Amino acid sequence: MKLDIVTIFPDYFAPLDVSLLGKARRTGLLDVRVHDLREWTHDRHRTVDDTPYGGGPGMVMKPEPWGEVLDTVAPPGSDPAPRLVVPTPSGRPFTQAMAAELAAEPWLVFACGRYEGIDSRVVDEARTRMRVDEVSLGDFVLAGGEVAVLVMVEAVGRLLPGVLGNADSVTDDSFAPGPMESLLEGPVYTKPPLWRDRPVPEVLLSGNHGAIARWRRDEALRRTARNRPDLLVRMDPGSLDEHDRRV
Ligand SMILES: NC(=S)c1ccno1
Repeated sequence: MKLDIVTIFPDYFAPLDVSLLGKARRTGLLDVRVHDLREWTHDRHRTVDDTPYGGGPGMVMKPEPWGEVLDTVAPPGSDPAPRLVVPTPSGRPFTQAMAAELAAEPWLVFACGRYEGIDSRVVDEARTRMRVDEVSLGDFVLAGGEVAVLVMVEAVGRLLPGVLGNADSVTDDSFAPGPMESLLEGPVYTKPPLWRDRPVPEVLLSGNHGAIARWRRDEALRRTARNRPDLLVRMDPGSLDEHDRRV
């Protein structure tokens, strides 16, 4: 997968050289290129923002540098065209399902807005030649899109075949497509079997895989009911068996 990231703070993406994503880059699973938007400015001050039309606080990112960097990074007529992802509080919710969808794309371009955002004509113009997703990580506001892009790149990158040591790790994730789609993962344990007088649940030491799977689903249902009852409301009733309903 090819990833292009456009930002005025390229150093934010140093973390993409470490851990799983760093290895994915080194092994060629992930081709990440970070572009400094200011390289597409033409004035002495390398200006990327200006005051908002209609008044109001803060500054808006100018369309010209964005138009030029997107023309360079994703030239008109590119086939396939990339998918442009723009993190913004006013976007569609970013979910595990969207991460899986993006992980199937050959080429993603991430646009990191700053200040009050990017002149809206940039997205409008980009839509004429590529799919554009304005995406929100949650109902909060960051100083810019860089941290959100780091989160999305990790969520997408870990789903790429070969990135995680054990491909099965993703199937049991909270929100993973399938039985976990509307469930939170339950508690996990490792050695020692007793720690500060706290034992590991007996069933996990039993070797009874059926009972272990049942216990894990029960705990997932309990945690979901406690922390995210809204997910249970959305669940397909047909996906709950008689035992589930009694948990
Ligand atoms: N909530 C998101 S994704 C965001 C981007 C910039 N500020 O907040």
